[in-house]
Amino acid sequence: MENQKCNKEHPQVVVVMVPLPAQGHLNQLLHLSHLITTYGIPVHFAGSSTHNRQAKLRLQGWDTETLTKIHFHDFELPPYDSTSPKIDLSCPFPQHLLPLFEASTHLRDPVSQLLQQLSGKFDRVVVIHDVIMAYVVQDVKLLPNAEAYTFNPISAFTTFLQTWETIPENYKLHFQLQHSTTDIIPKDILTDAYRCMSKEMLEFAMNQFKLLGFKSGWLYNTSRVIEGRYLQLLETIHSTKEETKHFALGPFSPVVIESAENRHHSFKWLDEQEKDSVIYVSFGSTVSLRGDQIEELAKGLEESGEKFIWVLRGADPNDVFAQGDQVTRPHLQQGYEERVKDRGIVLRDWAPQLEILAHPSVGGFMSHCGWNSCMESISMGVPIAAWPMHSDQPRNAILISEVLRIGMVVKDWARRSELVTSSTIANVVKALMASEEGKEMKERAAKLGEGVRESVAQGGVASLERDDFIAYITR
Ligand SMILES: O=c1ccn([C@@H]2O[C@H](COP(=O)(O)OP(=O)(O)O[C@H]3O[C@H](CO)[C@@H](O)[C@H](O)[C@H]3O)[C@@H](O)[C@H]2O)c(=O)[nH]1
Repeated sequence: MENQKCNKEHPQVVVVMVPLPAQGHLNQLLHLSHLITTYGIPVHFAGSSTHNRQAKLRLQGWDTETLTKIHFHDFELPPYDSTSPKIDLSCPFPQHLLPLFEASTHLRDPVSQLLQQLSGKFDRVVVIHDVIMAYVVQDVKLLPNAEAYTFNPISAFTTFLQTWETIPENYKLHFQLQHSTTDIIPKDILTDAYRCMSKEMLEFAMNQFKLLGFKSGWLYNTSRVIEGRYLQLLETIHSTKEETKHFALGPFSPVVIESAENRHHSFKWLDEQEKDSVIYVSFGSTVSLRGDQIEELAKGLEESGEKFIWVLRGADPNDVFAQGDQVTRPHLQQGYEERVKDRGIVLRDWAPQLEILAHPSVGGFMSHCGWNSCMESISMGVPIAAWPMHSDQPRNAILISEVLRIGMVVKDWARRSELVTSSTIANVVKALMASEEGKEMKERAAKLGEGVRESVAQGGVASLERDDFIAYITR
């Protein structure tokens, strides 16, 4: 149903989404598109044809009214190097995606043309672009009735730490005294968290950051219920530089709508398990584990004696549909799945993660701490066994384990080049699922999840902030 806040007297506004073509980023803007259409505002989703195709697959089950309001623009990318994901234990950064990201900069011309067309038809064109797609949307600056909002796909906590690193020491001290931040900045902020990117990838990202400065505002897929303090700090830091609005609109997809006829086969098994008895294990879409690490994980899950549901897939290639679905699906030792079948199941295709996390039998999540996974787990009140792999994940793991205290660490970032043994894995799983400490984490996670779900219900803080954002862009 259309949100009543968008009234007829408002100027005619259109939103143009410019996502980064990678699962963890694109999916978020797809959900944000859905959210914005509920206010009656049309959304144009501008992306590569291949990745839009991937996005459309995720729309199955969405209501038809939403679908008619999202207009997909499928632009062709020039050919780019489709290397396979590499497996690297100490630095599993998805380096293979760089050629795709570079190719995406060619979207600038078609996106500019689209903006120009829409600028002639609507009173205002509102562009929402991924933080590392800044180059593509530069021509917004040429249009009198267009404005751009930068979408930050990671946590406010990690973004704040990134910003904090760039601040001169003397100002840091001043800031800490003024804003009493000494107790909320972790002692070890993992300054090397992003170091495992290649020079080229780092350069690509930095070049995009240099092109920001649209000044309209920042959008976050987070909630003030989870990271209000860090959002506030970001607002304070930015306000000393420029007038920029910050909107925390997330979580974009915390409510699960299960369609009975399309239920995934794993739910039959989950339905038979006791409440909170299953740990869900998945490492997102960008990481391939090495064979020996997969073996240790398999043994560890078995040794833990706990129930589990494990998504065992390699990283997404940089072009999922170029030559068929080429995600690797590693094999396990013969007989393993049969041996554990009463206690665990292994999935090799795309799993309905949010729905799995929402299932009452799921009481824990072993995760790489990609921001989507963190948000989904928090929204569903599920505590996390944090096994960060790259980029923002090590810092998200600190947020989960030290700040929110709703999880424990499987693998410390400082020991990232070491293989994690089966006994370490078994111990963490047992601790999360069956210890007093794990129980306390579960209680905190459940309470936080409840708060987050309340925040998106009518009148909740997130819901009001969404209304504010819509009111602002339709001002
Ligand atoms: O079988 C699967 C696997 C994944 N997912 C979904 O895919 C998304 C995965 O996102 P995320 O947990 O953030 O992991 P990545 O795919 O690794 O995300 C990349 O993008 C994120 C947002 O920028 C960053 O936080 C991560 O570090 C980066 O690796 C989530 O919504 C999952 O629910 C499924 O639904 N089924």
